[in-house]
Amino acid sequence: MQSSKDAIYSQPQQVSDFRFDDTVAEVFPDMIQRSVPGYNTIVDAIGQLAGRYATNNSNIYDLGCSLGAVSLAAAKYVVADNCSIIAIDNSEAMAQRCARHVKAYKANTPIKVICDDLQNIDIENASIVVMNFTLQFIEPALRDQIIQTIYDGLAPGGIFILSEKLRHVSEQGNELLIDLHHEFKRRNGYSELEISQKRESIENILRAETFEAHQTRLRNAGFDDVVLWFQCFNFASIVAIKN
Ligand SMILES: C[S@@+](CC[C@H](N)C(=O)[O-])C[C@H]1O[C@@H](n2cnc3c(N)ncnc32)[C@H](O)[C@@H]1O
Ligand SMILES: O=C(O)C(=O)C[C@]1(C(=O)O)C=C[C@@H](O)C=C1
Repeated sequence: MQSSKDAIYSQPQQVSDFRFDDTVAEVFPDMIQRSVPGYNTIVDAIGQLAGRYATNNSNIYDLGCSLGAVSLAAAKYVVADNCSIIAIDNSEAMAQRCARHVKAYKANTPIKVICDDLQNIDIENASIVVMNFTLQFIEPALRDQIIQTIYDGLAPGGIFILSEKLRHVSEQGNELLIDLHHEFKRRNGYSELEISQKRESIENILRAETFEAHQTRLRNAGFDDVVLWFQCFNFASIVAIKN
């Protein structure tokens, strides 16, 4: 995906809360690749998991799809017959661009893009549900219900892939992971000002939880297995399996 360079926080400014608006959507591929360690690896591996777990005549949900990277990766790898990929985002700026990307891509598995809050979507007959760095932006009080709805909508043998920025349980460990992440951003060309202003803008918007909190919620919803399959610094991806 072509992308303009992210310079949103390069000048001193009155920092406001982070939003997935037009300005962010325009630079999103550059922003996420320079901000999330392992982003490309995660997206490609989600595509592979989709290839492995998609069953004939089932649905695959990409909740908080942004520009559609996960949906396109799934479409690339799925070989099962008669599957549908449903990509949802409540940001118009993201959903419109996503629809354009999807249209330009010739896939055997169709991708339907919906601009709506993911809580309004019925999850049904699903073999795979993905939230790739989306749950972290949702009000913590709403998270249990969302995960329960996903579990209930998955067919037996289905999987839920959850990628999140994590908070480490201990203060010391947490600070270490944050430091390593900031160093990753510096090496990707972000200045101290960009790093600190972005941090301020996501402070009240991205509420990270510990791996243990995610594991407990997934178990409580009914998932039989919770597998941490990727972690780099404070960014992780989990596969939860429904037997
Ligand atoms: C970090 S981005 C996700 C990146 C994307 N999954 C990828 O792999 O490239 C988070 C996305 O979640 C969307 N989002 C946040 N809350 C949402 C909600 N309640 N319903 C639908 N989408 C939501 C945002 O608009 C944003 O596009
Ligand atoms: O930039 C950061 O520090 C982040 O936490 C990364 C993160 C994310 O995890 O989603 C935050 C907001 C943007 O969507 C891109 C990346």
